[in-house]
Amino acid sequence: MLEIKNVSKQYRGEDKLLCDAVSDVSLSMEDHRIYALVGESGCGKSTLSRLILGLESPSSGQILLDGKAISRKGAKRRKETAKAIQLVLQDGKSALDPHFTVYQAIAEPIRNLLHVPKEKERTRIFELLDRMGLPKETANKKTDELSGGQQKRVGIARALAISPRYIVFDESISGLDVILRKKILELLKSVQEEERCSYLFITHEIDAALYLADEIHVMQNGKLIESCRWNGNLDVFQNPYTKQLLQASHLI
Ligand SMILES: Nc1ncnc2c1ncn2[C@@H]1O[C@H](COP(=O)(O)OP(=O)(O)OP(=O)(O)O)[C@@H](O)[C@H]1O
Repeated sequence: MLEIKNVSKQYRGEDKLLCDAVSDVSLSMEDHRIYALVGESGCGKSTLSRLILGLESPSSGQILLDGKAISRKGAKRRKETAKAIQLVLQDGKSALDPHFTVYQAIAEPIRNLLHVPKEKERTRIFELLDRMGLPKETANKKTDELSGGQQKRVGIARALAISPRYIVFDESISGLDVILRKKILELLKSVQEEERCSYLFITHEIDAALYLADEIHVMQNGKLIESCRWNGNLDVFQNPYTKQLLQASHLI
């Protein structure tokens, strides 16, 4: 279980005053479920994802993995956190080292975190390429030779490589054309069922959250303003801001 307990994060702005990027957020994530965090730009979504990954520390509150505080202090704790929680960023290109081949890019987390025999590593990499709909030959290409959509698939394969329990997707489908976006969403849904991991899917696109998520959490100005189990019925959403997001997406 990944638990965010009354987490706040403050930053000092240019005017030297403290402002809340994340304010008293609580969210419990069980295994094998998809959680969506929806909100407009600047509402604190990326800050929360950095806190979950242990890249920054909360100003107050706690983030617990199986009851133990997430931390990047010390190599052992960093490894534990990385083994359990992986990240897929919005920009597939900048997330991948252009000097790496696709094979090396997917192998890197396996080598750093799992230390499995070479043959097992190879099997996993080709299994993931196949699962991502990428031909075998892609393995030898440099990551900067790929299209944006292919880079996105490699980024997902890389996150899945070590079979983490949680994957945080930070605006991972933004900027894709509508057909590719739909394909990636379908892929994410089927992969989650097969791999039995949990997702925290961070997005400003509420329709993507409705397609993918078991639970939807809406964030505004650093606060969670609505949380619900998604049952396919839009009436579950009560908050006027959520309704505004739905209206803007032409969903109601
Ligand atoms: N390192 C930082 N120093 C100062 N302020 C920050 C820092 N990181 C984020 N903020 C501020 O915190 C607030 C939330 O930012 P955050 O990037 O988490 O929002 P977001 O919802 O992810 O937005 P976007 O979708 O545009 O990335 C913003 O007002 C931002 O300016």
